[in-house]
Amino acid sequence: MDWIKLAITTTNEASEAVINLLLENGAGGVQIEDEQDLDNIVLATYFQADSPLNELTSELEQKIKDLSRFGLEPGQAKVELATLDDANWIDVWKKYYHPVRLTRYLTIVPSWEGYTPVDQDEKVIVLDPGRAFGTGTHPTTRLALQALETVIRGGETLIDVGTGSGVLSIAARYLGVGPIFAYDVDEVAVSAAKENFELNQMTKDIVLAPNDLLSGIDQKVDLITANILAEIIEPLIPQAVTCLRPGGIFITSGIIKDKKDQIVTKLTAHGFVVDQILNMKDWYAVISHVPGEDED
Ligand SMILES: C[S@@+](CC[C@H](N)C(=O)[O-])C[C@H]1O[C@@H](n2cnc3c(N)ncnc32)[C@H](O)[C@@H]1O
Repeated sequence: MDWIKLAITTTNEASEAVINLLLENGAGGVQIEDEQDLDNIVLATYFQADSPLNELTSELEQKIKDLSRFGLEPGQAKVELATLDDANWIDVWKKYYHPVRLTRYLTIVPSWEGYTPVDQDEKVIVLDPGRAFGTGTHPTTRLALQALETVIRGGETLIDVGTGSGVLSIAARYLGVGPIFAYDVDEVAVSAAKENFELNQMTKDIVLAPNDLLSGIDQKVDLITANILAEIIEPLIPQAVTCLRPGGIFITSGIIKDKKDQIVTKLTAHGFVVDQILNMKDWYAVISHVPGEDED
């Protein structure tokens, strides 16, 4: 099958929202192709050659420009078509996506590549993101993985909101987390996560289901992760309080610089204690917790 490449120029700030838009509109995976500066990021993605590309290109340009209504600066919002002779998606994807050692313990390996761990403590996450977000290399995912590595002691229960490719749940399990509940509003993400749980032989004690944030969820856990845009984290905060045990930890990532203070204020207003703020480029993650029963 032939694929057509689209090159999208936007800003670092809007990049995560643009990636989500592309995936929602049928893109077969997205990667950052060029990062000249924070205002000029080029994302590359691929659509099947029989997609209605002229309509799609102008529709995408409009949707990217409309991100300004959500407080995100879209920059040039330019969508360009590039012909990709006889290339197919897997070959293109392979060119960009290789094993990457993300943290002290976590390495991500595309499912089509072989890899031998160099360290005996290294945990190898085998991943085929398919059309879901979460190759592990986006700063928001990296920050969430770093936060997981910081807080996990072993045996915790976890809810992963917006699981995408399932990368955070898989990492958490490798780091010793017990029962996991992974949710995503997007069915494409749910099926990608299912495949990735199987690839990592992690089907036991993992509940995976489509769900909008934590609506209708009444279990109480030790740990919640959510790597979603700040606009979506805001309504999640009051829900997260009710799903965490006393002392439970909430890891939120996907927060662009301008929204960090807003999220910290909302977390505090809902009774969370902010423990740590992590930063990479323009992105922030916040580790907070619900006070324990014997905490002052
Ligand atoms: C930035 S991706 C994160 C994927 C993965 N957890 C990671 O860290 O790489 C955000 C994910 O949240 C999902 N999402 C967006 N809105 C949601 C909602 N209201 N409820 C549940 N999931 C949602 C998207 O479908 C997407 O898979």
